[in-house]
Amino acid sequence: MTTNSIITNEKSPMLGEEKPLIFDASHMKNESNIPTQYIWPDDEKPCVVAQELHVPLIDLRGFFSGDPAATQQASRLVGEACRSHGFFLVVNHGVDSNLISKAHRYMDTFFDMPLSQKQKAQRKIGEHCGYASSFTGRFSSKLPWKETLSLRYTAKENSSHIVEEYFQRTLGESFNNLGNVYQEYCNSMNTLSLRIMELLGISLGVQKSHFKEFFEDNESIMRLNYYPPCLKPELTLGTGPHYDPTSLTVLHQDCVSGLQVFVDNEWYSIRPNFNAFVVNIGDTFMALSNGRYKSCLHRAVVNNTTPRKSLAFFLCPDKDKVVSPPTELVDYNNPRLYPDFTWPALHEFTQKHHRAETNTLQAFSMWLKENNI
Ligand SMILES: C=C1C[C@]23C[C@H]1CC[C@H]2[C@]1(C)CCC[C@@](C)(C(=O)O)[C@H]1[C@@H]3C(=O)O
Ligand SMILES: O=C(O)CCC(=O)C(=O)O
Ligand SMILES: [Fe+2]
Repeated sequence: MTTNSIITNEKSPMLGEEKPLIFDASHMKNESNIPTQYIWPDDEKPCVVAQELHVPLIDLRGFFSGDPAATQQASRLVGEACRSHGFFLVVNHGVDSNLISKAHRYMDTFFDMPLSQKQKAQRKIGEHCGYASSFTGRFSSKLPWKETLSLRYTAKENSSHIVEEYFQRTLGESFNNLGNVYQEYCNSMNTLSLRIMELLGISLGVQKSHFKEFFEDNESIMRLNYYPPCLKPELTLGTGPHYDPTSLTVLHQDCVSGLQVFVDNEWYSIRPNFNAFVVNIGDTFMALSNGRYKSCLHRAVVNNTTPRKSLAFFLCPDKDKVVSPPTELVDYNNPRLYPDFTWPALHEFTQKHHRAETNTLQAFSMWLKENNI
């Protein structure tokens, strides 16, 4: 278990630092002297340019219109991808391209603001949402070269304005337009994720509605990732190697490459495609599929010229839902691989006891056993 670089004492200053480390992108992008906390160990340093991973491009149009042959084809491709590395692309996904463009434009509006203004939405230690510049208060080494704004989303009817309210509450009424766009974007991500859950159900040979119903009242996380340029991109990482602990990630990357996936012992890049979403299986769905579908190690690299943006929607089950595979996926030849758990327990584990680069699901299962949970 990798705990050494997590700052666990909430009041502790940056370890080994005299003055607090601040990641202000407007300065850091011109800095050729990279602070040591951002320099990753040699065996984790990136190859900034990597070979391309050819992931299936799934056209959702036929599935959406109920065409049985197109549905079969889509579910076969999804199944193949999820059994090997868990990454695939979707096109004709039904999300308005103007909405996607606006979501990217408003990221520039937010991240181009002075640090002091972004800090009005500062993510507090122990909280999951808000603005974080490089996690300087959370980790002491291997810091990521990025800023993030994380938002809570829930599909529950009584919280249908949760994102809009967050923007209004933390940044004021002049940010209502951002709130509206990200609320609408999350609603679209929710709809798309639930349709993909149907496809995953079909591809696994369980009832089409099984996973869709499981995630109907999801409590998910929307994350805006902003990676400023770095004059020494070969020394650092935008997002370190990790498995998404969540269930399904629906990611939109702008036209700047950076996403890399670890397959067959090598890092491959996923070429940006503005018309597509990159979808990947997270640890929680790996457990729900009883290990049939893979959650795969991935990371994001940075470059020395162009800022990069990505929008990640992390689908998560409602807090009380027990993560347990459907009976169709468990039998004599396929015994249970992971114990029952709830998403908040796994989430807490990733925040308090574990840094994401090692196999989270295995470490979490062992931790549950060791602690008799
Ligand atoms: C539940 C979450 C925790 C992280 C954001 C979402 C899903 C993925 C997690 C993360 C991206 C994995 C890599 C490390 C991390 C710290 C990051 O770089 O952002 C993770 C997120 C987090 O803990 O905030
Ligand atoms: O920015 C990217 O392309 C990937 C980010 C990511 O993997 C994450 O936020 O979990
Ligand atoms: Fe990720």
